[in-house]
Amino acid sequence: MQIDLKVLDARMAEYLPRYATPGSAGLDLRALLDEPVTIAPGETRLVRTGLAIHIANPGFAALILPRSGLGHKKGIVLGNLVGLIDSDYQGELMISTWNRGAEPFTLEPFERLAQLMVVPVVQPEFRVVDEFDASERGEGGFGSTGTR
Ligand SMILES: O=c1ccn([C@H]2C[C@H](O)[C@@H](COP(=O)(O)OP(=O)(O)OP(=O)(O)O)O2)c(=O)[nH]1
Ligand SMILES: [Mg+2]
Repeated sequence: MQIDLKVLDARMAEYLPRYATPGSAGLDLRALLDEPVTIAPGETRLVRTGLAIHIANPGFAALILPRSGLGHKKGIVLGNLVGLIDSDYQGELMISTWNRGAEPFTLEPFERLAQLMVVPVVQPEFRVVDEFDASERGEGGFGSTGTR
C-alpha cells in the first residue's frame, strides 16, 4: 500500500518515516523544533512533525501512540492518550506531548517522540433494532465475569 506524504519543512527530508525493522508496526515520528524545549511536569505541548499524510482510503486510519521507553521511563506520553488520524486529514501530523512524570523533560530537535501506526478501519451501517439476538454475555459488563 502507498500513502501520499508531504514534507512541510525541508529539515524533515532527511528524516522520512521508515520502519526500523521488517516486523515493525510503528514508524517513529520526530519532533520538528528549532531548539530544545523543556516540558515541565504536568505540561502539555503541541509538537510539530513537519509531515503531512493523506491516507485517502476510508478503509484505513493512523494512530499516534507513545514510544514505550519515553512513556515508561520519562513519563512522556500523549495529551490525548492516542491520536487518531482520519483518512481525509491533510494537515500536519501534530503530537500532543504530555509530561505526566515528576521531572522536567528536555525534548531535542528531531528526537523520536511518538510513533505512527496505520490500521484498517470499518465504517459499519447501524441498523436500529428494539431487541438484540441473545448472547452468552447479555448486558453483563464491568467485572461481571469476575475480577481474577
Ligand atoms: O494526535 C493527533 C490527533 C489528531 N490529529 C489530526 C488528525 C485528525 O484527523 C484531526 C482531527 O482529530 P480528531 O478528530 O481526533 O480531533 P477533534 O477534536 O474531533 O477535531 P475535528 O473537529 O477536526 O475532528 O487532527 C493530529 O495531527 N494529531
Ligand atoms: Mg473529530
